[in-house]
Amino acid sequence: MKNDQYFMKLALDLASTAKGKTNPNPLVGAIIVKDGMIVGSGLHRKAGEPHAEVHAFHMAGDHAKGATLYVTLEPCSHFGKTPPCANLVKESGVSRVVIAMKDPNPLVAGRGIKILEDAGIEVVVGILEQEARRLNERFIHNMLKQMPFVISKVAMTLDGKIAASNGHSKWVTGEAARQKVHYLRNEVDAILVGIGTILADDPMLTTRIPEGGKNPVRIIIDSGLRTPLDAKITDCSEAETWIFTHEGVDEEKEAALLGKGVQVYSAPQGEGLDLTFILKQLFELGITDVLVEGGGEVNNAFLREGLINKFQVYIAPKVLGGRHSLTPFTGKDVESMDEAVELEFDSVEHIGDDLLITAYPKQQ
Ligand SMILES: Nc1c(/N=C/[C@H](O)[C@H](O)[C@H](O)COP(=O)(O)O)[nH]c(=O)[nH]c1=O
Ligand SMILES: Nc1c(N[C@@H]2O[C@H](COP(=O)(O)O)[C@@H](O)[C@H]2O)[nH]c(=O)[nH]c1=O
Ligand SMILES: [Zn+2]
Repeated sequence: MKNDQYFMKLALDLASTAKGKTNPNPLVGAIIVKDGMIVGSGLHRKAGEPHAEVHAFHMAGDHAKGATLYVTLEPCSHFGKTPPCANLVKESGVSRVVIAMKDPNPLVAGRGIKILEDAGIEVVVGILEQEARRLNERFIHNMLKQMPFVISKVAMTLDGKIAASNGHSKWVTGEAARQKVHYLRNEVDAILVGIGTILADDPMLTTRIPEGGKNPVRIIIDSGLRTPLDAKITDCSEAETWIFTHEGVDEEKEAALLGKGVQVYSAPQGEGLDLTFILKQLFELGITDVLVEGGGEVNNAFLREGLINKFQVYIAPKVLGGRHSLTPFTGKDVESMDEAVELEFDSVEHIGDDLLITAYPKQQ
């Protein structure tokens, strides 16, 4: 007899196939099981489309009577773009509902479960909860902090260099690792770099994957509005470019960039531009996650303001050396190892010839 974990894992795998496609909504999978047989399944594919439960019940029809529903997120209880799933579950005739995690959306947050329990349905919560929370780490952060989820991606040699002192960096990591970065770009709403990377690499910051992907919004931190008018990222035919700069910059330059379709936003400036202000503004503009791809100054600014929620560090099997080679987190000097930002390693994976280390800030 297959157990609750077996079917919840299936629901999580279903949900994960829509990664990056449901923003700002979470990833949700639903499986309906009757006498050990799957009679309905579904996932949420895109914000505004039906929820996972709707698809599953549509497929199950009358087989839902007396069945068990496995769903990776508490059925919603509010009228958003779609009617509440909790009512649908109540009317479906299922006798048992197994939920991986409660919905952190204040509009739901336990109300869905209450509707089901008040209808006499047996509800079990917390099956594979950690996996479900990891799958929806971006959504949970959005709901709790009203901020975009920030991923810091670094590609460095074994001895921690991202480029030679003259900025030469092509390439640190190999084809497989670089392609995996493009799949990550395909999943996020925005990619962010500092003006240093624009001046050094003149990157396109678009998603190039064989099956064609979604180009994230390109965010440039450029307090002095130094982005060259002929920089590749000023061509907005394939992707949007939003430059964050400081008030009182060169109006002519700004007008020329606006003329090319670039959007220019201003932000308060302390030592550098106020990144918390920028992230809050990005969240208001609908950005739910941001891939920060460097360089060292911008990475360090995010690090020191405690704004990085996830680290993805690619390590190449090479040693560059060089007293002034560039490193992934620079900024002003530190006096002691005690100033290090502590992390927790989550996973190490081989990606082609490179390693990918995923880490999270240590929970205080
Ligand atoms: N130099 C390397 C990287 N370098 C990343 C740079 O910051 C910049 O994003 C790239 O030059 C992007 O260019 P484009 O957007 O593809 O046109 N990133 C990597 O993962 N590996 C490396 O070896
Ligand atoms: N995607 C999803 C849920 N998403 C929940 O509903 C909210 C979005 O509602 P709406 O705007 O109507 O799509 C979202 O913020 C989250 O709280 N709930 C579910 O029961 N099943 C689903 O598949
Ligand atoms: Zn719903």
